Amino acid sequence: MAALTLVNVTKSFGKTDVIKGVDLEVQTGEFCVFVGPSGCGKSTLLRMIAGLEDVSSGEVMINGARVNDVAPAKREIAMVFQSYALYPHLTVRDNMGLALKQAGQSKAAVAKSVDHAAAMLALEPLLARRPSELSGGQRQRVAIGRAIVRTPKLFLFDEPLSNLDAALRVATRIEIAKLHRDLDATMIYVTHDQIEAMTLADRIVVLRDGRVEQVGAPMDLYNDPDNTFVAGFIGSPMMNFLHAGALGMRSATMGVRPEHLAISRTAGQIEGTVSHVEKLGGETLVYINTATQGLLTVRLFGEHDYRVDETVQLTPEAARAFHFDAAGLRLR
Ligand SMILES: Nc1ncnc2c1ncn2[C@@H]1O[C@H](COP(=O)(O)OP(=O)(O)OP(=O)(O)O)[C@@H](O)[C@H]1O
Repeated sequence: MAALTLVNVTKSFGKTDVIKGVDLEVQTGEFCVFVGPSGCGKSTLLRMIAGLEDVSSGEVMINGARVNDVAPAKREIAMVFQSYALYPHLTVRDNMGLALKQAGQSKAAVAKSVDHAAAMLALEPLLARRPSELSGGQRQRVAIGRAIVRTPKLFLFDEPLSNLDAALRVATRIEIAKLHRDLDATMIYVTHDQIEAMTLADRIVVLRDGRVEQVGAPMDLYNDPDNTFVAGFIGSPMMNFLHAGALGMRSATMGVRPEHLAISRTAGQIEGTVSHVEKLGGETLVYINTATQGLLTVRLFGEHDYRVDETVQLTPEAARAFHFDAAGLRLR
């Protein structure tokens, strides 16, 4: 059964239409990630699922039941936000157990649930501490722990990692993926970070300006994007978009990922000048200014000695290229 169904959901704030008709089905146990640029409506959509925001029109269904008019607390969901919102005067144990205590569970039952969640998140040594005695990453784990103890039907995450530093983000991301495997729970996760989307999602929903652009498994979106927006949004560094006409092609735009643009000092189809080189350790990114195609990016594996201001030649790998029409729609 679908854990969540959205039927032609819209949202307007006054005269501004923010969500413009979204249809979506999320299956039980699925990890579904909403991605899209800032302001596209990801958080608004999540908040409507949570019940924190009214739906202007359309239907929100959780496990087959319409919840448009059901209060957030009655939707059996748990939400983890970017800011941890822990009670500063309560210990980790009490923060995690509060909702169960308020629901009238016995002390022993609360302790058992908290111990179980703490073990999953390696929080046992921290249970007696207060939030001020924890690192940012530990606080976010407590916030996740607080969500787990309630055994919700649906977990909603709104950019839960964006306040963490890079290393912690990776560690917590792995933790959330593991949690999803262990709990077998349905999770909906909002991020603007496409690496989080690629690594966590069973399915990604790409949103733009209040509409769904494409829904699919991460590698399907990467390998088979429907349009230039999805092709440009999924993949880092971003896909190069070339004026196909200038290369003798019949399509309007040719998309070539940076790893599929060959660079040479001797021969190629597009001449350019190296404007910047980034050596990232395992790979090198070379940025090239061209007269006919603007700024292009080449990704090379290993270390390479291309220098700023040298002239180079580029050749797209034709077999790996994507073609789009003038409206940006994929030509398959
Ligand atoms: N309460 C509100 N009143 C009016 N406009 C709002 C309100 N909340 C959000 N918006 C607008 O709705 C649009 C979508 O906002 P939302 O927060 O859902 O975007 P987002 O995709 O989550 O963006 P970000 O990645 O920056 O958080 C934005 O243009 C925003 O300004």
